[in-house]
Amino acid sequence: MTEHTRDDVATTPLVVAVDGPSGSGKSSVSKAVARRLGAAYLDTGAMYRAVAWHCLNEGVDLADADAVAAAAVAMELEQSTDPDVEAVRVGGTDVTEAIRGAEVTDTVSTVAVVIPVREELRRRQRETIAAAGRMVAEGRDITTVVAPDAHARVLLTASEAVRTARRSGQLAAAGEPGVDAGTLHRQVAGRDARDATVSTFDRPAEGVALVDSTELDFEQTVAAVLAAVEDQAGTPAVKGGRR
Ligand SMILES: Nc1ncnc2c1ncn2[C@@H]1O[C@H](COP(=O)(O)OP(=O)(O)OP(=O)(O)O)[C@@H](O)[C@H]1O
Ligand SMILES: Nc1ccn([C@H]2C[C@H](O)[C@@H](COP(=O)(O)O)O2)c(=O)n1
Repeated sequence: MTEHTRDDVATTPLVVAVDGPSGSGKSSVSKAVARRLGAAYLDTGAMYRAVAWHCLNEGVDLADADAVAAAAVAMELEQSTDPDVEAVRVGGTDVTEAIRGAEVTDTVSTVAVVIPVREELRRRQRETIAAAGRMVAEGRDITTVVAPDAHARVLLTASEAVRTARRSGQLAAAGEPGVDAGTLHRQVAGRDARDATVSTFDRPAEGVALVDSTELDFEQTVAAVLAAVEDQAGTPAVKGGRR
């Protein structure tokens, strides 16, 4: 792959859209790709998680779709788009860690399937992408709905068994072991099944490159996504990238 210095390309607009199921590596791989491309990074899953946290914090009835939608519209959200800084604030409260907790993870799909919530977050996502100029945005509907005209679009997948094993390793590394493999598998598959009722991320839409990381390690996966970006957008990887 051709390598250029960051200054060669830092001002060239570039939108990279990445979708995939839970545990496919979207966030970790997209952050690494953003660094290499000198681009900003948008974690759209964190936005849905922020809505779920906000509803739980405000005591919104999650069964009341109108109330959930109103909470999403009213939510004051600040989110880092630096791939090296994970920071999410709702109404001034730092929720960076709280949105990764079990309570939010268990309820996020309930808010993510409310169509007006999706419309509100998609509006914000498009604004953020347009303002950034160079950005890697990842989620479930970025390649298909949020940014179907992105310069490069990638669907990142891995087998369900590998995704479950990676999630298990991630929990253990975070000091949160204890969920048995069967339960974890049911959680991952269950969330994907609910999320799939409103987005298509089990197969690539036309023009979307498929990267299956089942047999790839992390660096190989990053390289495969960068190759797909170069192939579609003609954009070279940035030597050294942003740190
Ligand atoms: N190709 C790979 N090889 C090995 N491990 C990987 C690979 N890709 C990602 N991982 C690891 O798998 C775990 C899950 O990745 P990540 O959190 O990026 O997935 P995700 O798709 O964003 O998940 P979710 O949508 O549930 O938030 C992380 O620990 C990450 O480092
Ligand atoms: N564009 C998106 C992004 C995320 N979601 C849903 C799917 C998940 O249940 C939840 C959290 O996402 P994660 O942090 O696990 O990537 O948000 C969605 O529907 N559309």
